[in-house]
Amino acid sequence: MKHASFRAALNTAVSVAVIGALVYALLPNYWVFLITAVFIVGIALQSLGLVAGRTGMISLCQMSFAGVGAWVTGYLNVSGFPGGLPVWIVIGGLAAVPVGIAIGLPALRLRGINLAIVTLGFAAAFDTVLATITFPGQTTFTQVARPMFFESDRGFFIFIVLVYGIIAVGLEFLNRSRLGASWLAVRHSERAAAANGISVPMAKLSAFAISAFIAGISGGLLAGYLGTLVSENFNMMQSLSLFAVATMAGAHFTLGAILGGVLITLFPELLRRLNLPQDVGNVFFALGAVQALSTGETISETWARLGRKLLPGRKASTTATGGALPAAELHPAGTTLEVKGLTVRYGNVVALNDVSLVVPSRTVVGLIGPNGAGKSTMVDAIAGFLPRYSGEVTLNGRSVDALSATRRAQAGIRRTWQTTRIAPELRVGEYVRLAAGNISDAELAAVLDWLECPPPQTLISTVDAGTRRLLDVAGVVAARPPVILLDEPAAGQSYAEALKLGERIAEIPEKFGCAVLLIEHDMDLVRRACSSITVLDFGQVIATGAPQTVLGLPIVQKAYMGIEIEEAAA
Ligand SMILES: Nc1ncnc2c1ncn2[C@@H]1O[C@H](COP(=O)(O)OP(=O)(O)OP(=O)(O)O)[C@@H](O)[C@H]1O
Repeated sequence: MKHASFRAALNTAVSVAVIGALVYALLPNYWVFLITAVFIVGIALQSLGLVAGRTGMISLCQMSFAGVGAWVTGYLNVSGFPGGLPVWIVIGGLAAVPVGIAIGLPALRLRGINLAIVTLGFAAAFDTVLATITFPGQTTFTQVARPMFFESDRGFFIFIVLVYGIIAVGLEFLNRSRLGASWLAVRHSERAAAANGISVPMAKLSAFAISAFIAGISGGLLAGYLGTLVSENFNMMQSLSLFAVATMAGAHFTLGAILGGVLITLFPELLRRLNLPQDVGNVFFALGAVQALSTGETISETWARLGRKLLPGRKASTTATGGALPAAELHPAGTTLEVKGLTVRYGNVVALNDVSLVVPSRTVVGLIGPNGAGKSTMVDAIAGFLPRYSGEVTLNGRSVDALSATRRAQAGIRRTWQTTRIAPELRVGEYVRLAAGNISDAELAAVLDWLECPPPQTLISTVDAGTRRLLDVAGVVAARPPVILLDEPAAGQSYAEALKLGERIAEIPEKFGCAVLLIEHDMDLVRRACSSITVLDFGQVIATGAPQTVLGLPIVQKAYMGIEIEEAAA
């Protein structure tokens, strides 16, 4: 995985360097000056790409963060702070961080249009503040000094390309880290992210903080580029067009951010030459954003897709090849998971009524029952996804009732979902690492091999639904927690695949040291994997015991199997 990060970072660095060198070598001063702005806007777009493109949060105040960075840079310039522009922009970026976190706090509770309104409100308030306090040096026409050796317009272009490259490479590493994967996971499903032990608030706040830092740097660079600033450079409309362009171009991709910078910087120039009003630009950006949202594909993603078609890469093998699995985890013996007197109500519906269940260590216990019996509700309650229930859930003898879903996952109660919730932008290896924590390359390959999953570099968007269910299982077993709750893992698998999966699930205690609570409708799989089963009907336990005994009980056949028998007879 580290190799992949380095390769991606190197590709990014080379692409930026080549574009910069071509512009520098081939274009006259006027165009070099104009394209300097492309890269500065590109940095602001990269900041927005992180928070909106990767983490899925709407931020309509990105230019306000840039304004904070620019204001601080201007202040440090006027007060003669040592270090020059390279130091000032970093301090400006840091000054924007607390503002970013403050704006990120509402994002912990708000989503979509509500978050858009909050961030737009902040942008409007910031406009008023900036118009009142003015930029340091604005009234005295004090120019922000450019760095030594980079004073000329062409020299400053090199400085900006360097900063752009450093940020793009840094983001490349960050995006491929566990933090970066957690941003994508949160964007795709906050519940699934929490089930993997990810702190959703931390993921959201870190995205806002880093995004504000980068936006603050872009503001400081703009100060060096223009020399003096006015509040209009950072007004609400600028933030809105930035958002529209980021959505259209795909600002979470390095080249997408440059393309966005080209659109924002050069489009007004084109309109001026065509004698068209400048507002046409915003209409065009808005239409582009609508198009990207309705097709679910940004311009960068379209290019990448077409590129893959035109230049197909080497055909990767379809399954991972790994060595032996490491020894199983030694969890405490005895009862791993115990549920006592669990009752869950949804309004007037009693989904679970005084249900008790025991999962001993290193065993696979089945939880079966007809549709609507309460099985998924049981998993939700155990894993901490229900706001309230009565009864008690203990892990290794300790109550987990007061813990959130994230804390329960971190404590060792891990779950999968009935429908897969893996972020499709991740690669197989990135997802398993996200779910399992820091495992070695050898262990990752061994787990994938054991479940016959695709190799780590495979993009999840390219694998079928059945394989994604296997990846769900791979992620939780690789984490080696004390207990795993598998919610219908065989859904989407063929009969033969389901039987094979049953064998694998039966091996989990021995190979990984985990106990398993398995919810399944496939009775052959249940027989193969489980040492005991509990049957639910209308939210109540109607039988518990060895599979052969329980599945033969008339009460169970009537409640559960009887449906199939009657249907078969009809
Ligand atoms: N969010 C909800 N709001 C209201 N009722 C719900 C909610 N979730 C589940 N229920 C009800 O609770 C009962 C148990 O549902 P649950 O999904 O736990 O059953 P299940 O055994 O998992 O079913 P299936 O096998 O179809 O997944 C059902 O009557 C269902 O309609």
